[in-house]
Amino acid sequence: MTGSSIAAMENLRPVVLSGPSGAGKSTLLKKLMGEYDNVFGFSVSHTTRSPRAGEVNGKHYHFVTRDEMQSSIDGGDFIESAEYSGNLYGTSKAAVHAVQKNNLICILDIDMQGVKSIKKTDLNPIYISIQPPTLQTLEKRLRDRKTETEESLQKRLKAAEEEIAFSKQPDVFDHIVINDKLDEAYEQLKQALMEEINKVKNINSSS
Ligand SMILES: Nc1ncnc2c1ncn2[C@@H]1O[C@H](COP(=O)(O)OP(=O)(O)OP(=O)(O)O)[C@@H](O)[C@H]1O
Ligand SMILES: Nc1nc2c(ncn2[C@@H]2O[C@H](COP(=O)(O)O)[C@@H](O)[C@H]2O)c(=O)[nH]1
Repeated sequence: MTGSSIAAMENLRPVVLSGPSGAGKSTLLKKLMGEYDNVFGFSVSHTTRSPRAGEVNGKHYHFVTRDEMQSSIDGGDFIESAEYSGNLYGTSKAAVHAVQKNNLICILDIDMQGVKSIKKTDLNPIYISIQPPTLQTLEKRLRDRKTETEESLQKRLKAAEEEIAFSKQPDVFDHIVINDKLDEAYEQLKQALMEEINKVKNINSSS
């Protein structure tokens, strides 16, 4: 590894993906990580919500109790944390470090409160908002996903209205991707990330 390639790695900017629950962040992320092996690493958040079918502890989230999470937050282990739809979510320093130490582009999937908190840090990510074409489409996607009770669905839809309004504020997001047709949204996401993807390709080709 040359000195210049090490320097290049240090310049890899993390990526924040945000937007309403059900907009398609995880779907787009899965596609991205599937196409670009060894380029991106997911920052595994902590949450107090229960795992959904198919979710793996330590891969999709670190599933913890509220007491465990609160004491880690109080102990200064988190870059940001937020209460969302009745549960705690947060990005630990260790989660981001685990990705960055492997010289991968670190991806954070966080809500708007997390975006506001990250803006106060020196992480310097690229901020990308994933938005649904309409609230009606969002509701249909969330209902079809069958992960929510009626109560949590309503909480998520209410939060979605705030997330949509937040994304329209100037200078919050570097890119806004409307996830209507998945393939088109994916192409837009890739374009937004191409500079960082190319940095990793350059690092790999010079090492
Ligand atoms: N472009 C699309 N067209 C149709 N359905 C889609 C599209 N994108 C995602 N979906 C579907 O919508 C649902 C919500 O997507 P996904 O779980 O990726 O959202 P999310 O933003 O990650 O939500 P959350 O924040 O709750 O984790 C999923 O069932 C997914 O298969
Ligand atoms: N502020 C944070 N928000 C997070 C984090 N991890 C996930 N999220 C956001 O929570 C909602 C709901 O997620 P779900 O998996 O229960 O559907 C969604 O908007 C995520 O982006 C986090 O570490 N910090």
